[in-house]
Amino acid sequence: MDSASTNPPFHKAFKTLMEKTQREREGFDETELVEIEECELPVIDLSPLFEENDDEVAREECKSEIARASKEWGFFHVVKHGISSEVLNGLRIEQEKVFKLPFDVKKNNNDFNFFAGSYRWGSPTATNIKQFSWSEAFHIPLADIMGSTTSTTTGPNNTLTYRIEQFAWDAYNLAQTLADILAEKIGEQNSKFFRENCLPTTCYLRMNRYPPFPMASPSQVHGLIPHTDSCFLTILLLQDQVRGLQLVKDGKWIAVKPNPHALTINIGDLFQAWSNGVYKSVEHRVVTNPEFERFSTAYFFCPFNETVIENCSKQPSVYRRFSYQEYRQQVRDDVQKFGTKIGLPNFLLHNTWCRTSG
Ligand SMILES: C=C1C[C@]23C[C@@]1(O)CC[C@H]2[C@@]12CC[C@H](O)[C@@](C)(C(=O)O1)[C@H]2[C@@H]3C(=O)O
Ligand SMILES: O=C(O)CCC(=O)C(=O)O
Ligand SMILES: [Fe+2]
Repeated sequence: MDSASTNPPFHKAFKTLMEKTQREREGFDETELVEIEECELPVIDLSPLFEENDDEVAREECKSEIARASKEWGFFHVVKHGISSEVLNGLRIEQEKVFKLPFDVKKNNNDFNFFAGSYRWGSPTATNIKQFSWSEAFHIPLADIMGSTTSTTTGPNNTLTYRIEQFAWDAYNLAQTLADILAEKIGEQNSKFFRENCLPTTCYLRMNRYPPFPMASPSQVHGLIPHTDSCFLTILLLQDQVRGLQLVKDGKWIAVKPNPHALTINIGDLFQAWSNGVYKSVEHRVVTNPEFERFSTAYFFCPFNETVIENCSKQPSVYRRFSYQEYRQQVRDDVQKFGTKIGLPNFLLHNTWCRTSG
């Protein structure tokens, strides 16, 4: 049984979907039982970017490593990234506290006005077990909180809003730095695109909690179903060492080895489109753990809804131009219709992609 107060009614939803899945003979795919290899992501030390010295060689090497990892992996770890452990731990503590609130409070969230409508759990649109996520999340538009707490000297600094805002300023600066480097490395020198289109208020923060999955075959049940992120890039904060994140590399799922000193960076759909496919928005997922609860925080670096995303290179375009608003609407429509996101393949100019699963 779910502990009535905190956990959403996962078991009930899971049982209903399992029954439906079995009826439709779309159950677990036996081929998914293969052992998944664990790998270390490329680790990039960002200190040359922030140090006030003339080591131009180290700075250029660091920038090249960022671009290389974004092309070859779409994912990498960064260390010496400039975000203090006080900021990271402060957020973690407050995040845990809010997830411990009773389910009804989280669901109705009348107590926190910036939370209104941001709470999700499971997958309301799932039609089979493969589309079900054994997790809960707050998906928060930062427009609702940036400037609301840290700019005032009054009020306690141990609130979740304060901690989110503090982290979000630092994450924003890091994301801008990385985006400018990635732009420069594909020939967009001194591009103002990201400064003009992505503001601290256009970004989103998602706090995830994955309760243990206390049944057989946890690896076949997703904590978060396979997806790519609908943003330019994501900064992932994985503070506990509970494994679970997996990504596709060279056509195979691999498990990411946790790195306690690192932030995880991944390229999102918008960067893949803007770079005309040079930087890779890679499919990733979270698998459940039978014993341990897991938390993560994702900072999504996003533009205005009106921002138009188009190929910045001189090469023939792979995707048609689209506004961010249009992209988000398409994701919402697809989730509604198919129970899962399709994403960039919908925007291919020469549509050779076809739906094989769902
Ligand atoms: C059911 C879903 C919601 C989601 C798209 C998905 O098919 C699977 C993952 C979800 C996710 C996670 C990252 C981002 O928060 C998000 C916007 C995305 O692109 O994939 C969300 C989607 C969502 O909440 O609409
Ligand atoms: O929890 C994780 O490791 C990944 C979370 C994630 O992919 C997301 O929130 O988009
Ligand atoms: Fe993600």
